[in-house]
Amino acid sequence: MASTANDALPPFPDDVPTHPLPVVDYARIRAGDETERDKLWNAATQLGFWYLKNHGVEDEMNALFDLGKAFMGLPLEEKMQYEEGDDGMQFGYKAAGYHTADEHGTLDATEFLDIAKDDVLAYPTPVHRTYPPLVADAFPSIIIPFVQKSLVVNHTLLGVLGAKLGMAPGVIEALHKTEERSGCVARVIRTPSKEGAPEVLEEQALLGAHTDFGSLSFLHNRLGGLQVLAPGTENWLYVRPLPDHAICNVGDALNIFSGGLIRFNMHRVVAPPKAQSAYERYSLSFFTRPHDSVVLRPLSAESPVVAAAVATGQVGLESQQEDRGTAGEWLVRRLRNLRTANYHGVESYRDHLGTEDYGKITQVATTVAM
Ligand SMILES: O=C(O)CCC(=O)C(=O)O
Ligand SMILES: [Fe+2]
Repeated sequence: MASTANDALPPFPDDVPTHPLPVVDYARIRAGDETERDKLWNAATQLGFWYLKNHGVEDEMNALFDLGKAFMGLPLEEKMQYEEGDDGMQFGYKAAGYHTADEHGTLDATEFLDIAKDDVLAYPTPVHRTYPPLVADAFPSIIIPFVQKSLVVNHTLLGVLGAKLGMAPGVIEALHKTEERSGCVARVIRTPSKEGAPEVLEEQALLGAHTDFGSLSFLHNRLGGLQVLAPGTENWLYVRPLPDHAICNVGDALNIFSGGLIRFNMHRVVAPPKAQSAYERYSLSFFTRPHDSVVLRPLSAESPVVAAAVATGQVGLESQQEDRGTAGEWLVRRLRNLRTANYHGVESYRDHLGTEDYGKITQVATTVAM
């Protein structure tokens, strides 16, 4: 299988506005370097996005890009046999147009291959579902190592953030137990080239504005297209892909656990800029989520830092007002509401959202429309 090397793609242009991200060195984090741990804390509590270099998952990532491409190239009828369905299950194949991308019910233009961590770790016994032979055959050589290594990276980062929150060792990890059933998932994403989707407008989101459901996302981009909403503005800015630098971001669950101190940031995927738009875009991510039975609540009892933040109300945290139930329930509710088949107007789209401020997205949509 030919590899789509980075240098076969046009470079990310220099003349589009980008949002800089801090670069965190995973090797230094592993070595316990205090300056690097501070850098991670600052990134996680400010923008909630950072690059991660020296993560050690480069080979598995490259192999999964190739596998993802081979999977997406299967006939649609074959992929549709694995479609995730409308009940909130999120493992298998998600066809383009099966999620809504905004509150008006605009269809998304992304395909996902979602491989459950539980199926990977229990291989060869399925926990949630089975996968097409092409994918199942690659579990031992590509997918198991990718998932295992990604889990370690995210757990290592979570451990540092837990320590910075003043939690005892292991407390935050115990909310993300790998041996428990969870929504942790490895995802391959494909969006069409400009030619492949002439109906898609320049500014249209291929993957709608959102924050991630879980705790930490470990993302690999080759082409541009990922954009973050610059905080306090209405400007969507590209994140420049850097070779062998993962992009990490905070999800809603960690935001809730930390009493709002650890930040997520709204993001979306649009067509890659300029000459890159002639290419289909593939990206990969591994999402670490709390295991299904964990109740989503600020961890005031476990962390004096969270307790102080909650007591003084220094961070506006809507999550305190609402009983969000368990991580498993929350995920199913949000995913169900994202499915096009379940769309029943503005409220249904809003119901899929987590803790993010939807007002910001609608303001931006208005700006674009004018
Ligand atoms: O493809 C990307 O760069 C981002 C994907 C993403 O945000 C997601 O799947 O949650
Ligand atoms: Fe995301």
